[in-house]
Amino acid sequence: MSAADVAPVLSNSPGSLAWHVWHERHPALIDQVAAAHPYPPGHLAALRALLAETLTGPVRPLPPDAADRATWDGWGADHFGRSWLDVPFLWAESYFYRRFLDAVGYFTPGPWSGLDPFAFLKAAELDSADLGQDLDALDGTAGLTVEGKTRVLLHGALWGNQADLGFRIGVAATSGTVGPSAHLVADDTTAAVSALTTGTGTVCLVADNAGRELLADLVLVDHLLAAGLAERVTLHLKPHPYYVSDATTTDLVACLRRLAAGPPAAAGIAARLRTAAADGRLDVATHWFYCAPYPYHRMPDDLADTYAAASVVVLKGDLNYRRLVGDCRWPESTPFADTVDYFPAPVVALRTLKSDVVVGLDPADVAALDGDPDAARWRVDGRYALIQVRP
Ligand SMILES: O=P(O)(O)OC[C@@]1(O)O[C@H](CO)[C@@H](O)[C@@H]1O
Repeated sequence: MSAADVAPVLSNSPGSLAWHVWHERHPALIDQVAAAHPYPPGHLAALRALLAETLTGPVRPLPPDAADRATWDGWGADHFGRSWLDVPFLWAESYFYRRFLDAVGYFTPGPWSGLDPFAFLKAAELDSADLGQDLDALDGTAGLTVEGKTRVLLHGALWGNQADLGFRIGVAATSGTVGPSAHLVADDTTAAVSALTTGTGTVCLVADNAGRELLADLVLVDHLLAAGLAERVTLHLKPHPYYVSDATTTDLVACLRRLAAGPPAAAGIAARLRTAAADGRLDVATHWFYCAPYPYHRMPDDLADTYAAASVVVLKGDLNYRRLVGDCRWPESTPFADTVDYFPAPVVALRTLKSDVVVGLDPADVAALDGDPDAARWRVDGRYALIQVRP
């Protein structure tokens, strides 16, 4: 069975995560972004119109003067004119963020050009008071073996994915918090550590969120380079703001500044990463496909070639997972390897569970989770996570 044989996730089922995203998360997001910027009436009206369109109107194309209008006309040919809730969730949410940037003039020459509408949320996270304590904990990894430290930092990068800002928007306080009780529903840690410690070639890390998650990713990247576990690391970032907190190059710079501000162990990481960037061992990359509305099955040849040249590709986060296995209604017991047989390199998926798509689980574990009243929202509340590897 391939992803094409399985029904895609749509947004038209009340009570589903996708329904919640359109009816709770996006309205709250638009309120927050509007309140945080001195936008002119046109921007505010465009944001409100976008929200109304997503809830009650048909999907409309980009404005005629958008530079990527022709591209999206092709990508949206099957979806324009239909309800946003009836087209594949993966496509619709990706297009929503493209339209969001259009509404706030991100791509329009003028005073708002290039201003990340989500920057204030990302900055608040990097400024949060308890971040210093998290960075202090880096001292505790100093005495570990290389393999032990790889495990700890791999798990740090995994749980860093809880920090997704979009995920927190529109979630009622009663829905439970993300906490240390979280655990792994699939745990290929040993295979992941083995894949990451070959000592040869390029590790390709496809980042997800800025802020805490990217900090944790950078700590892992530094370890791989400093311990000689990878010759080179390529950090893949989004070409422009996306899904609220997805990391761009601007966010990388902010994270390196935060690390450099200390404590000393963090500052040392920032210094080593700058050196690694300067001598070419740490490379930063991006690709238009990272903001395209498709699963990795449709990745272009040049991106596939980039992955194929890597010793391993680490894909971070929930959205990358949906794109990797296909955003469709897989039976949970579908073998992970079957869903990624097309992927051109060894792949490690690190993801906290924030959407309904999941594969590679033992049916007995699924039944236990489904029957556990404390785990009522295990598929979507970010308290559970997985590490899955296809060597
Ligand atoms: O990829 P990330 O940052 O881990 O999560 C992205 C996310 O917050 O957005 C989607 C719904 O809006 C879900 O896939 C997931 O909950």
